[in-house]
Amino acid sequence: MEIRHNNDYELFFSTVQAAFGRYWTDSAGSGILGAFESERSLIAHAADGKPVGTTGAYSFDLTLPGDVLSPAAGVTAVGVLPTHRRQGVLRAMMQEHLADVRARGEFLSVLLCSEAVIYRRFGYGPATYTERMTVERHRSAFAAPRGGTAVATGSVELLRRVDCAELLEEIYDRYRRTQPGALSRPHRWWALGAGHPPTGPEPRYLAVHRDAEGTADGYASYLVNGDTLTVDEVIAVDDAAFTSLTQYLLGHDLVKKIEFKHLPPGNPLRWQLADLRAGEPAETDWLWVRLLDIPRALTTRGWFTDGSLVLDVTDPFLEEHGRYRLTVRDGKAECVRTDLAPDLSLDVSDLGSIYLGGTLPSVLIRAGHIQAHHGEAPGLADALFRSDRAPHCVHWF
Ligand SMILES: CC(=O)SCCNC(=O)CCNC(=O)[C@H](O)C(C)(C)COP(=O)(O)OP(=O)(O)OC[C@H]1O[C@@H](n2cnc3c(N)ncnc32)[C@H](O)[C@@H]1OP(=O)(O)O
Repeated sequence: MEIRHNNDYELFFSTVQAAFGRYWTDSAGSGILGAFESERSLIAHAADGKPVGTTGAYSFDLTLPGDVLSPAAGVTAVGVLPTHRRQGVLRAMMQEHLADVRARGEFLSVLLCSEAVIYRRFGYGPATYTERMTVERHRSAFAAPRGGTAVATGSVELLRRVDCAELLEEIYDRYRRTQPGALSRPHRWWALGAGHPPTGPEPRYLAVHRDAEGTADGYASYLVNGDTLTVDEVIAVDDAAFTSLTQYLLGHDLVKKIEFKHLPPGNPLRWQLADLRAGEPAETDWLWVRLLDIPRALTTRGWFTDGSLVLDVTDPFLEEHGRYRLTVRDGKAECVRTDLAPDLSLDVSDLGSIYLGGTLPSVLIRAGHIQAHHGEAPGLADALFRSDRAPHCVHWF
């Protein structure tokens, strides 16, 4: 088998289509496939030269805790022909992909999993989570606020997707710069209609929120189908915009249910409803993170608690091992190799899971994945790795 960098668009897509057993139409192809970066894509060829597997990657920026933006390779279009599975084709492509990310000077690879059992062996761990919540319209009344910041203010304007692409792009960009776990949406995604709505070309209504000064600071993308109003995403730069938009959506007439496909963990909506059980959130994993340079990764993100931990990290896929002393002072981290006794021993995939602050180290300790070497380590790790807000990613790729 041979893995080659690919610039044959047709070959790549006919192979990945066959791996998924689908024929994508041209209109779907013009979207996500148009945003494709051929220089980051790989095709695996069998000994007879025929293509049998594909892997692509998009160049995104990922927002890390502390409003830090870092390049991240977004792995996509992974497929191996059904005739060639379980023979190590994906393993070989992942080795090539990770080497390529390092060669570009990047230290993060991220992906969305088709199946949660595939990618941990390659060093990826689930790092952001998202909530789906369906609220029955007749139980959607808001409770009277008892104080706080999340009061609906400003105004909501109703637009069609086709009429406000630039405005959405601006709002999304402002939002993602301070939302840990968010990925950039390159301009060409919006221009080409790539991905899922609202970047994708499917018709949608957009409720755009403006603050009291008239500055656009949030939007919700939605469509009514039968008796259900389905919300693709609510993008809001603050709680006031979030509250205004969710109130708008929950007040829609002639629907029985409002289905939110992507709410951030820790969002206030459930608490804002008079009936706490009107919508019960279901959480799922979303973005998986793979670290390729641990000292760089740890010194690049922002930190919120002073402290020090010795981490003993194993990376079976890349056959690497390192012990690092992480010291945080005043929001900045130092991370150096050490021979000191470790506080925690962990796999690189578990470090990926806790990296953005969305997974508590103590939960992975209790699950038997991370080993704590003394009783204070779980609490110390939870305090150190937390983020200023829960990481969340809504981007599909
Ligand atoms: C980011 C994305 O694009 S997600 C989309 C992933 N693609 C799909 O789901 C499309 C359909 N599936 C496929 O094309 C293939 O089954 C792939 C790409 C998931 C796996 O490709 P393969 O070449 O069969 O994987 P490979 O032989 O390299 O397997 C490596 C290891 O992963 C395991 N593995 C691979 N796929 C699966 C799976 N679906 N379930 C459980 N284990 C799996 C293998 O058993 C092997 O384990 P080992 O290291 O213990 O021996």
